[in-house]
Amino acid sequence: MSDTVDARPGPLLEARSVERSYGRTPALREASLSVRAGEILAIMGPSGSGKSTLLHCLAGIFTPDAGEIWFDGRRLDLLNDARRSELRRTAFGFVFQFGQLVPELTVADNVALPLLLGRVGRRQAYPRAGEMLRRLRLEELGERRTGELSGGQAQRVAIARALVTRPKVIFADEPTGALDSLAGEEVMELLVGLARQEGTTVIVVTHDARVAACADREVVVRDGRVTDPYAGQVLR
Ligand SMILES: Nc1ncnc2c1ncn2[C@@H]1O[C@H](COP(=O)(O)OP(=O)(O)OP(=O)(O)O)[C@@H](O)[C@H]1O
Repeated sequence: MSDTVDARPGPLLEARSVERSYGRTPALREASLSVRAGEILAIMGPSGSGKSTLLHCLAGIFTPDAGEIWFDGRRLDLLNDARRSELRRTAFGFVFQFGQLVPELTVADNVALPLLLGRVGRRQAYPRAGEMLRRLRLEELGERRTGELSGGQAQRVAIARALVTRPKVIFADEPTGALDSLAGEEVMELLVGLARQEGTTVIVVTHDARVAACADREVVVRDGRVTDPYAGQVLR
């Protein structure tokens, strides 16, 4: 295979030799990873191996102690807090294990919220939220408060909220971890199906081999190190 020309697009997001510790506990050691535009990548590995820390570094939530994070040709780790927050709001979407919706607000409000925070007017934000809810088969639930939803419904709302701004990358940390297997499968099918339609890159941390099977590729984190054959190998 070494003499074949690699015609796939270059990396959209990369970690290069990233180190990160919590006090004296090292969580990442020279972790390198390369994700292409439109790729759906599963990050697997034992509990405590550094998966969530890696995801947080890639998303610009944590800054690495050493190493580099590159996003779309720019050093993400060198941006100041305000620029990183703006990038997270405009280019990234997040889905966590427990939806992290605002329970007092309705489903429609929760999905419109990222648009409203991005200064999209209500008259545009709510129809866009409604369209996303329709695509996630949630249109009947728009007026419900999110505190009244089942776990699977709440995760579908979290996906709608993550996708409504049309981000380049979705970061998902154990998105099915709190669901039974049927609800988990439905959530992953919807997330992956919509991401493929939109060309969205997805990075999903999971313990679940069935979730990883929905991805294009998986990498394993062990003891803060990543096995990624593509890391650092793609020429710009
Ligand atoms: N806030 C923190 N303070 C101190 N140590 C932490 C903190 N968060 C994580 N760690 C440690 O860093 C290491 C990596 O943790 P991380 O949460 O990234 O692993 P993980 O692979 O996502 O684990 P899990 O699958 O159990 O969620 C572990 O040794 C963990 O104990």
